[in-house]
Amino acid sequence: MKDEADSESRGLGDAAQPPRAGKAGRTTAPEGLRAAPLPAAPREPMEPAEGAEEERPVQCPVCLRELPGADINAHLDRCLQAGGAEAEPPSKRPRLAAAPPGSQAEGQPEEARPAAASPVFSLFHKGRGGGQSPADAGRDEAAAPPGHGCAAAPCGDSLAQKLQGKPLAERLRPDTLGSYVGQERVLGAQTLLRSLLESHEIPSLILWGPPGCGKTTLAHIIANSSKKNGMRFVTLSATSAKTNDVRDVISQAQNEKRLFKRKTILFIDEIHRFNKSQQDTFLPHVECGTVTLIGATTENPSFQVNAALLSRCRVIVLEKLSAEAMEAILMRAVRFLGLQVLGQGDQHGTPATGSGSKSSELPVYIEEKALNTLAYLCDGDARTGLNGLQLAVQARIAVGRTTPLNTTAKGGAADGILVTEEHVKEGLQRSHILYDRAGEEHYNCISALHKSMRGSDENASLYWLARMLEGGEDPLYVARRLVRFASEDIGLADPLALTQAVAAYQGCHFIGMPECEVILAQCVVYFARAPKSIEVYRAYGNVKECLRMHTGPLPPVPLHLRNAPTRLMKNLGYGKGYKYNPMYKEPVEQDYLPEELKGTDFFKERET
Ligand SMILES: Nc1ncnc2c1ncn2[C@@H]1O[C@H](COP(=O)(O)OP(=O)(O)OP(=O)(O)O)[C@@H](O)[C@H]1O
Repeated sequence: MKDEADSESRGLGDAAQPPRAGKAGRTTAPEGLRAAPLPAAPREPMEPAEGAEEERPVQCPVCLRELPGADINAHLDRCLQAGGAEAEPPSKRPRLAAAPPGSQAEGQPEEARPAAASPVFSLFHKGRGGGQSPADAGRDEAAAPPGHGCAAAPCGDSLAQKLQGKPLAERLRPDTLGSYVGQERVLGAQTLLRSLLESHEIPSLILWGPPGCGKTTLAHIIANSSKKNGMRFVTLSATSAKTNDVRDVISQAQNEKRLFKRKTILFIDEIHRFNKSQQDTFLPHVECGTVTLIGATTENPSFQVNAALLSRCRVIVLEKLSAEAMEAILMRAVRFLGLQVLGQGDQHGTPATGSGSKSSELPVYIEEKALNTLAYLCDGDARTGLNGLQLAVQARIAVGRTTPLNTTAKGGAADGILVTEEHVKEGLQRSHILYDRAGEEHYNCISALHKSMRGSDENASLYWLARMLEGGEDPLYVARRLVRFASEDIGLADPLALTQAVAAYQGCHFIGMPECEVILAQCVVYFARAPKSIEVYRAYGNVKECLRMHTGPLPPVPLHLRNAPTRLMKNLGYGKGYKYNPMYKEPVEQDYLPEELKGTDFFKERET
């Protein structure tokens, strides 16, 4: 899950730190403040080794202490973070969080650690099924040609190498707006957001959209371009960051702004996971421009983001990627992997696309139909689509079964590995139970769950619940249905059911998947076992029907039921004759329905 992937991420990523020197692991101070010996003019080949320079004492331009050249940059970072009052020895104060005990980084000098346990994340380690070491990520990032997307595997690598390690979706994350597919409505040529991004005027933004539609990717692109323009880009994940982490980031941003006039962009993934008071922490700083906030959320920000914060941000609504956009993303992956596409017409014939992998490997073909199906089934979630493709290809290579193919274009028969529609469906099922979250399957499964609970079949209820959750359904969608069920089907037979459902909804909201699955399971079983009553549901339906069938003007509210706050209203007879029930010992004879509906019983079953 994403939470776990995130918690594996390193601390201050490239994006979060001041620019780095060429040497891995050493942080450097911003240009204006770096001490003289380090950014020296390009060195002649015969110049003394770098270490000699690093021995020389250098004065810290912030606190004016003298330190060995080798320590100055690490010291300067700490000094800035401490608001110019850095007084502790370097080893005592971690940047934001210490490496976990026993981790590889423990015992290394602070500035050389990847800070794996820090809750401040690099953008580049996100994603389900991540599993890549922070150190690797740093290398990949450095090695990647901008906008290319083949971050960890140069295109000359074999197919097996390209499929190893980092998930395909991560490798192919676009770096530039040019390679960002779809989302024309908000990022098309003439849109405001595009012109703002192109002119590097980044407003505070909330990116709202379904999983895998490109929220993090857009933030990644903004990070790239803002770093080139001298801005800082810091990433926090709301799933693990604490209020103190936010405060650290803010204080660093204040120092950067005060000392270097350098702007900070703060990206908060899953911002809806921050509670209101955490969101309040950065409100004043967004307002006064210390930080530009970019939040990403899959939840409706009107409910999940502090209203005051929301009013200071532009909400960008990203949509599910269309099947065409998905096809474009998949084709990019196909080219990257060097697969060859078999067109519809030439079943086992002309390869339509693909540059081919290393010549020693068997060529891998994929049916065009398989790509179309994948583009459709991943339901606008590019991560799911790319993971599905990766798994299907990996599985075929692992099986190693070759298919004789008529390579008619080359005028002969050859062997190759063929990935078919069935294989990609299988690939999808492994990573993501085949479940169309937008289409019929979504409605079929929720209907089956509803009916199973109504029929008090606890086994079937749990089964349909799991089908949906394992298939990637939004737990809050299921929770909303449970709230409905509590009133519609259980009603007054067990009024506590509604409390259970609302509590389940809130529980899911607080902790998210996968932990919230048990909350839903508990509620579903409670509902399957609960007594059922549709009395209120039906009676209310009867009232609605009565209103719908009424012809002519609706009857007026009887005068005795009206409130009479003014003398004029009293004079008009409002409230006249009303019997205030608590004043009577016996039940009161009084009409509450309009005259023409007198005696109507909505609770009596109606013929429809
Ligand atoms: N618009 C896009 N153009 C090209 N590739 C995309 C696009 N959107 C997503 N992708 C691909 O899908 C992967 C996942 O996308 P991303 O992490 O941006 O999704 P997200 O909206 O942040 O999802 P989540 O809410 O689940 O975090 C990316 O690594 C990238 O390879």
